[in-house]
Formats: sequence, C-alpha cells, structure tokens
Amino acid sequence: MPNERTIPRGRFITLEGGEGVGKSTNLALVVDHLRAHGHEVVATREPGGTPRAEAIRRLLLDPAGEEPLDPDAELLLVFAARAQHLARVIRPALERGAWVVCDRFTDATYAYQGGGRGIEADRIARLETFVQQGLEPDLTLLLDMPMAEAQRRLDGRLQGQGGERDRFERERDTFFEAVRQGYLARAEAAPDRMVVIAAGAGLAEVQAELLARLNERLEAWS
Ligand SMILES: Nc1ncnc2c1ncn2[C@@H]1O[C@H](COP(=O)(O)OP(=O)(O)OP(=O)(O)O)[C@@H](O)[C@H]1O
Ligand SMILES: Cc1cn([C@H]2C[C@H](O)[C@@H](COP(=O)(O)O)O2)c(=O)[nH]c1=O
Repeated sequence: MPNERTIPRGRFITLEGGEGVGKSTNLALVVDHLRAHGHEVVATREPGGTPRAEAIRRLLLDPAGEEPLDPDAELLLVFAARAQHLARVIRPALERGAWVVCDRFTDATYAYQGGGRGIEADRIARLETFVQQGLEPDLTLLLDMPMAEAQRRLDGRLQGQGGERDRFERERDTFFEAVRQGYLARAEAAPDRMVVIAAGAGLAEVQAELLARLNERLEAWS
C-alpha cells in the first residue's frame, strides 16, 4: 500500500522476526548507527510504546488465568495498542522529522495472528487500513533463522535473566513455524520494503550484514 502522506517526514524502520531471533539486540545497533548519521531517532516497540499501549501489552503477554484469549480479541487488542502508539508516538515523531525504529509492527500481526492463529489476511488488512490510514514502514529488516535455534537463544536469555516464558513464548513449535512462514510470505510479497537477514550466524556476521543492507537503503534515500 503506498504511503499517502505528502508532508516531509522522517523514516520509519521496523525490525521483525520470531521469538529470540535478535530483534532487541540489533535494534540498538540500528539506532546507534542512525544517530551517528545525525538523525533524531525514536526507538520503540509493539505492542507497546506508550503507557496505555504497554498496559495492553501486559494483557496480551500475561500467561496467567484460565480464560483463553479469543484470537479475534487478541487481534483487536494488537490494533488498539497500535492506534494509540501511532497517535501518541509514531506519527508525531515522523511529522517533526525524527526517524522511528520499532521492534515489531504490522508484519507481526500478519505472522502471529494470521500465520500463527489462522485469521484470514483480508480481515487483518481491513484493520490495517482503518488504523494506519496508509502509513507503513519505509524499511523492514526481517531477522530469519530456524526456529529450534532461536528457541535455544530464548532459553539462554531467560535463564540469564531469571525470566519466565510469556503467553506467546509458551506456544507450540507448529505455531512458531507458522509464524516464520508467515513472515517469509510477507517478505516475498514486499521485496522492496522487506529485507531478509539470515540471523542464525554469529552476532558479528549478522550485524555486518544488517549494516550493509541498511547502508544501501540510506544511500538510496540520500
Ligand atoms: N547472532 C547472535 N548469535 C548468538 N546469540 C545472539 C545473537 N543475536 C542475539 N543473541 C542472543 O540471543 C538472545 C535473544 O536475543 P534478543 O533478546 O535480541 O532477541 P529478540 O528477537 O529481541 O527476542 P524477543 O522475541 O523475546 O523480543 C539474547 O540472549 C541475545 O544476546
Ligand atoms: C506487534 C505484535 C506482537 N505480537 C506478539 C509477538 C511477541 O510474542 C509479543 C511481543 O513480545 P516481544 O518481546 O516483541 O517478543 O507480541 C503479536 O502477536 N502481534 C503483533 O502484531
């Protein structure tokens, strides 16, 4: 979908991928790199990014309770958080010329609620149109790697931090594989916007590849 906004604005970059592929680790690298190029950068995440959207995030990620969350309710909560985040953080930042780097955005909805939960893409697309009104990322860096290895990384991080798996992280392997395939299908359908980074390599190699692809884009935009 083309970006309908005509006013001058900053760039909107998202990082995507399954659980534990290295999004947070590499978001910091992207933010530092853009700041070193002189840009004002807002680093944020979804679901979340504002106090009320973070409250919705807690509801979505909380594994407690016996009442399962209906997939449609999950989808609507994701978009409710996104509407708040867009209104309070993303649009104002882009409008003043700042760059926004976001850990997950709507590709995650197609991958998790679409691929993982089985909600039809056209139902997601209707909400996307309603909430985003044509705004979409300028660039999406999709970190892709085999699910089993990402799960091992996630376990390593959780052991290190003493944390517990959230409601999504407790899903079955078939769910994570469907999420991965959902992301890859998105990337295939939007090759100009989405760049797939092989994230299974060591950190230095992944980051060199990521910066090379980011620099190509910065060059094209300059
Ligand atoms: N290329 C890499 N090689 C080895 N370990 C890595 C690599 N990238 C990240 N890690 C480690 O893997 C773990 C998960 O990384 P990180 O938290 O950045 O992933 P994430 O995608 O943000 O996770 P989540 O889906 O939970 O948000 C961390 O312990 C991190 O240090
Ligand atoms: C934006 C978005 C996120 N999710 C899920 C994916 C993750 O399991 C959690 C967020 O936690 P993380 O620290 O980023 O791993 O939320 C989703 O299902 N749909 C979405 O649109």
